[in-house]
Amino acid sequence: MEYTCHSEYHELDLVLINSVANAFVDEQKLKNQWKALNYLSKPDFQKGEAEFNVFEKLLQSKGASILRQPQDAAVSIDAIYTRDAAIVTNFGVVLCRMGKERRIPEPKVQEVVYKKNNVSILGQILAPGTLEGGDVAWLDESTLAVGHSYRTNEDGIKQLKNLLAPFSIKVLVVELPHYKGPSDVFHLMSVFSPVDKDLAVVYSPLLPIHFRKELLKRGMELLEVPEEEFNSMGCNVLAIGPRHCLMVAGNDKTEALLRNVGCEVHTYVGEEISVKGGGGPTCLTRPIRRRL
Ligand SMILES: NC(=O)NCCC[C@H](N)C(=O)O
Repeated sequence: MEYTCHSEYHELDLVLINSVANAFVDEQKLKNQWKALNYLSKPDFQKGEAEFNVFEKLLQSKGASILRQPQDAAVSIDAIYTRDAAIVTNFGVVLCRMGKERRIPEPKVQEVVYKKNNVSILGQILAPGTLEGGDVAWLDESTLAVGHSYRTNEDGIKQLKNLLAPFSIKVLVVELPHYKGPSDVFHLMSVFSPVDKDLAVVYSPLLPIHFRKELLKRGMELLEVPEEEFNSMGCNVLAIGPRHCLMVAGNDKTEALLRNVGCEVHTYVGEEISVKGGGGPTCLTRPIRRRL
């Protein structure tokens, strides 16, 4: 069996998650933090746990192994969104430096998990650089798209390029728009979710023209998320295999678009763990390895 880290859609083999129990910890932590972290409203701990259990079972349905982030007092409830603290490559993990200040302790917690599980580390983004995993997506084995956003700055991108330079990886910078400004969460993967070699879910009103053209040039079919499903995370779709998708329930039009092109779609209720904190299934997971 061959594996790759350079894919967003091959069969998921190993993934890092952080449970509600470990990230939200209890009602009190949620009460103390949700407003300052810009959540839409306070997630309910118990409902969140139930949602996460369903989500985790779906993740495992293709046989993926799970690594778990331990509880750590230094991190906030945002640590449930494991994708953002690291980037994976075939040459090792790049630990991020978070653009959202309250998330800065997260990569250190993940580093311990990677070391304990023999996942090698390629490097780390250092200040003044910032880079978050939600801004980074593989387009093919040798092309990594990186959103330049309020979370990912020029220095962070430069450091990532330097780390990848010895391996002939092309880093394609995608200039993201201001949208709702620095306090909002807006990553590349807020508007782009690849679900197969030649298929992606996109929200074109916020997709930079040159990037949209690049996707089309590559022969990608683009499924357009309708405006009314953007805030409910319709554009954030996780592939656990080619055309095998996990998404937040309630995005019926996007779900129908996916089914129409032959995707198998599983949904989870994600009010507490996704919608309120602005993090869909790609944000709740840090895929580490996929099966070719
Ligand atoms: N990759 C993602 O889009 N992650 C979502 C992170 C949501 C979290 N509340 C944050 O503001 O960072």
